[in-house]
Amino acid sequence: MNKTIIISNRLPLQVKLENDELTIKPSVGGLATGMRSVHTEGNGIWVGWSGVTEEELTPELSEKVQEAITREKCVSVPLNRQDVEDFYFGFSNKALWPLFHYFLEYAEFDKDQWESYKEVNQKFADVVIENIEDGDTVWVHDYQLLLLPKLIKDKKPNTSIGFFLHIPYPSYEIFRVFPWREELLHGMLGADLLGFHTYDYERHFLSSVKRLLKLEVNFNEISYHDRIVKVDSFPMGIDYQKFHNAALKHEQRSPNEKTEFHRRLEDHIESSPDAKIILSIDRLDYTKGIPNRIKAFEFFLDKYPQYREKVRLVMLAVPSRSNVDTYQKLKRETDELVGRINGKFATVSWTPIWYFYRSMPFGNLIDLYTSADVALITPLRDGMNLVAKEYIATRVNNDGVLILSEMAGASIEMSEAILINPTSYEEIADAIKKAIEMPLEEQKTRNHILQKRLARYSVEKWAEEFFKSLNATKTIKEAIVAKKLEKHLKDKIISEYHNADKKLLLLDYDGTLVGFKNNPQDASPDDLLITLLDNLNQNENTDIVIISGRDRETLSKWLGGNGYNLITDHGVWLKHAHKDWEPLERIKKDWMDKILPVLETFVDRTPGTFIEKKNYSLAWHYRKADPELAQRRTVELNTVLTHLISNNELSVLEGNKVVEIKSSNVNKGRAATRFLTDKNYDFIMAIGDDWTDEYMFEELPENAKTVKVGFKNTKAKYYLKDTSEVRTLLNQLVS
Ligand SMILES: O=P(O)(O)OC[C@H]1O[C@H](O[C@H]2O[C@H](CO)[C@@H](O)[C@H](O)[C@H]2O)[C@H](O)[C@@H](O)[C@@H]1O
Ligand SMILES: O=c1ccn([C@@H]2O[C@H](COP(=O)(O)OP(=O)(O)O)[C@@H](O)[C@H]2O)c(=O)[nH]1
Repeated sequence: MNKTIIISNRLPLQVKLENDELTIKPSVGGLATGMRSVHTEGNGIWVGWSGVTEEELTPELSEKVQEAITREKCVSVPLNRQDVEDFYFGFSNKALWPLFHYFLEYAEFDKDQWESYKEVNQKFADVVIENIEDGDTVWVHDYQLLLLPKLIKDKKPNTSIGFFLHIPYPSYEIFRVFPWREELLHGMLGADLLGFHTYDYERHFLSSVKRLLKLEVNFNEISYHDRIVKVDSFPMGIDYQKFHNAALKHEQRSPNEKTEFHRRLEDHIESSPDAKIILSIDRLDYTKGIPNRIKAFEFFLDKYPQYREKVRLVMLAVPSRSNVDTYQKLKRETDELVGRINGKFATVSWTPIWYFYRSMPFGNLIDLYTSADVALITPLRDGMNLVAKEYIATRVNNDGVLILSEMAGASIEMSEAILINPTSYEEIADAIKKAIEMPLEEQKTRNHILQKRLARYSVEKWAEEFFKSLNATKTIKEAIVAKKLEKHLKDKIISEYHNADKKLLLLDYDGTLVGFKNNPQDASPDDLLITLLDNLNQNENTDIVIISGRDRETLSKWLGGNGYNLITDHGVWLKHAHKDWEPLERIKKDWMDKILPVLETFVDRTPGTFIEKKNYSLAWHYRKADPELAQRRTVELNTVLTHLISNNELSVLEGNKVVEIKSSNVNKGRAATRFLTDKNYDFIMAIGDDWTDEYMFEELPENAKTVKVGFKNTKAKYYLKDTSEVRTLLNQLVS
């Protein structure tokens, strides 16, 4: 049976060794808690690091760890102390984590740690490859493993690979700072589907891909070598029923079923029974905005003194990455702040901040969630933030107020919460007041909507949607594979060609016979191409037609003396071999005076673009421009042109990084069909790469072999990857 392999840095269970004692606990953090439910329900294995280094494990301990891991359907990737130091505490948490969370000032880019990051990604790849069987699906998680999709794809090209990023993907302006940025993007593009929590992260990623790798992106699909990589947003949910049911049980339990922690919590509450509880829970991480939150709470108590002794901030900070100095500093800062503020405001019967620095088992988390009147969640940046969702899920009576930072991915789906900017003490203080004073009816209305959404889009649903989308990429892949000119299809075409009596080869020029250059005039034919076309032209009963959007002058200069047939200007001019040019169409050019000034304003406003004036058309090229600006300008230009062109005389063609305006009655399909009438061809092959060639593919007779260069949507019957594959095929036709 096919299985799913989940891969993340951490396994859902964390092994710790303290004083030679082995403890095995569930891992903390959104990724592990969220994916745990997906893993237990499904059929498959989870590959990750156990939490202990190779050096720590004696053979005896190793056996115990192995047992526990296997019981949980997990496979561990052995990491040594140096790996953990350089790959995990080092590169992952000192370079990628701060950079992706916009903390540029904390990001350190150390070459040795980068090397370790690559090596450890390879170690993960080795374990995964050992465990993969044909038909398995792989789901890679998070920033620690950005290179892994490519490492797996290179070895197992037929495996379906999904990747999900749990943290924000930063804006291009931040990402471009990263020294090994291209390598990282290529690593991710090994996946067939890339998932992000929000649309913003998705569009930031696409922006990096377009600008740094100059790849073609069509909505959310990236053309990458011979594959299409799909990108989409999937906001991660929680195991709603688990939290909701636990809270219900919590309500119904008898006093002697209460946990020790809950009894202490109740004692505390009783010490000032009217005080509202404001709760915050997070890993102690600088992205979570903990000092800001404490200072904003101080600001609140100063601004609204009537609430002193009427509120209490219960703050759970879970130890995290404590080997990293920024985290150690944060710990000191938090301790000091809590101490100072408690010192400033505390009375005999009231301590404003009740602070825990530890992790809590599930039952105690439920105690906290259900006791809190308000949840105050104020990260400066957060991929999603599951705590916000868990708090709402536990509100079984629909009361309680969530105050949530707009910098958390969760805020996109939780607009019924009170959303705040976490850097504004004023906003946070006012939000606390609003929350405390919010009428019960309003609390219920807001929570009801939130709960309905969370219950529907649970973590199971999230995983299901992701897999559905990953499976759909198989269909795209299969469509490409079916049309790819593999050897057996090629051999068939070659043999049909040799057996035919009258053969016609219609060959587009740019992007088909030669690659693109920034300046179109630099794309002249090289000697190898001329030799190839000359040899082909000597084949008996073969007519070669170079059919191009290029103007007559350029193609005359480059190929005019070589005895091939030429069709230029998308079909305005025809030159039969060794004969003079003849017009295929009679067309007007007076429209150009009206359109040219418009295009010039687009050139002025879009750096890197220019106009190519052809005899019968005007082309606006944007190959060198910022791809996103160019995309926007293209839409704008199309709108402007639609208003200017009042009848059907002109058409606007979008080619490869070019918009071309030309007479409507001219296109390569019409020109090719005209050429066909010369002889009774029994073998026709047309090869082209862009949109303008689609006319040709569409209008040629059914038995024509139509070939698209590049794996884009097409009417053609076959695909070739690039110009070099085109040349190889043509070489094989030479007798
Ligand atoms: O493994 P650690 O270094 O101890 O860190 C814990 C996890 O923190 C991060 O969680 C993220 O995933 C959550 C779920 O998608 C999301 O809600 C949160 O905003 C993220 O920060 C990290 O991404 C994981 O890899 C860590 O395991
Ligand atoms: O003592 C604790 C505190 C928190 N959590 C869990 O840790 C996760 C935190 O995820 P979140 O997305 O809020 O942030 P992350 O830590 O992943 O950045 C939530 O599922 C919490 O229930 C936990 O298991 N034990």
